[in-house]
Amino acid sequence: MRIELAAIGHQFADQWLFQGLSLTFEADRLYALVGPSGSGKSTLLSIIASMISPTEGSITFERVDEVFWVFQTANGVPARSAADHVALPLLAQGMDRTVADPIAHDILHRFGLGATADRPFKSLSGGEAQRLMLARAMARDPQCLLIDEPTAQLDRTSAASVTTTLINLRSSSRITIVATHDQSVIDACDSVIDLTPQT
Ligand SMILES: Nc1ncnc2c1ncn2[C@@H]1O[C@H](COP(=O)(O)OP(=O)(O)OP(=O)(O)O)[C@@H](O)[C@H]1O
Repeated sequence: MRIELAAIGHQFADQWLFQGLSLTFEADRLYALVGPSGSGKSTLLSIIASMISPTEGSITFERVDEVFWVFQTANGVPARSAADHVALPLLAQGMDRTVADPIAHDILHRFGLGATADRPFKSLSGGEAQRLMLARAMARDPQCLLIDEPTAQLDRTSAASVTTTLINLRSSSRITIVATHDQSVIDACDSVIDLTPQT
């Protein structure tokens, strides 16, 4: 399982964000994508997610069928329970509710969210809500997980809990890429990709 970027470059209008980016992403590794605001972290995630095509260069997916994106803001359905949020991707795949619910509860426990299972999304703290988004991603068990600034909206304690959760996402069958400004998240990653423009 591997994603290869070959001489990727991207520009908006006549402004190049980055050029000549050649990178290999492999399973079982956490990658931090860093660089100042506006350096193109989200744009590069969008290219890897095939949401936009790079202006130049190519991207190759080797045994990667599903790329899943966890956004910076935790979006949920206010009145639906935490367990429902994790079960939904399973139900959408056609799984029976009696099978999906125990799996959802198991995932919540693994993410330290067991006590929140029956609580409505609107009652969760910012850190719990962000961890729930990561737990929901796990229900899909994607081969590539893109996470955009998961701790940006959080206080230090909540951010630390999300960072711990991120470490648990490492899997031999997954590539995980996190765009972040948070040094504790960067420290938890195996590799750092720096998009800081060269002068
Ligand atoms: N669709 C678009 N059209 C024009 N310019 C864009 C578009 N999307 C992004 N940009 C610009 O490209 C630059 C890089 O944006 P991007 O969101 O990738 O940066 P980032 O490193 O993720 O920033 P941040 O850390 O603030 O989230 C910014 O200057 C942004 O305004």
